[in-house]
Amino acid sequence: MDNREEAQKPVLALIAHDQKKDDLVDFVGRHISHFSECRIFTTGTTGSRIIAEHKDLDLMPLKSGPLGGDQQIGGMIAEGNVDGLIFFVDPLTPMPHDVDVKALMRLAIVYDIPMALNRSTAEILLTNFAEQADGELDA
Ligand SMILES: O=C(CO)COP(=O)(O)O
Repeated sequence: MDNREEAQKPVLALIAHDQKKDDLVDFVGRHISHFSECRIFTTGTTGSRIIAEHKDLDLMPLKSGPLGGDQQIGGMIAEGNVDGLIFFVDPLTPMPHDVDVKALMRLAIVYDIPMALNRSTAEILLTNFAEQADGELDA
């Protein structure tokens, strides 16, 4: 794949809180053919968990969420460098970096980035991305 094709791959940000990491790793595995066509950015621990199971993905882990990873992804969204955000949120556990999580979600809303916060919405987001990619191939 040359640099131009690489640059045209959709960019997805993937994040999961600790209680949801197994679920996200499973989700990625079930949709591996689609995720293989994407450039993926993650928060630190989420990325380590995914790459341990799916070594061939084009995946770049950033800092861990509580240490600024959510903010880094928010910055990428503000720069126009993210096409979609899948964030498996744990709504039952208090987070020390809750303000960072809220700021990230706010930026996804401000910049109108497709944002899935649970698995069923992530399925819809991914289906939509796949249909768009097929449409581009057909055009
Ligand atoms: O806390 C997180 C998102 O708010 C996730 O961060 P990690 O992927 O580093 O665990």
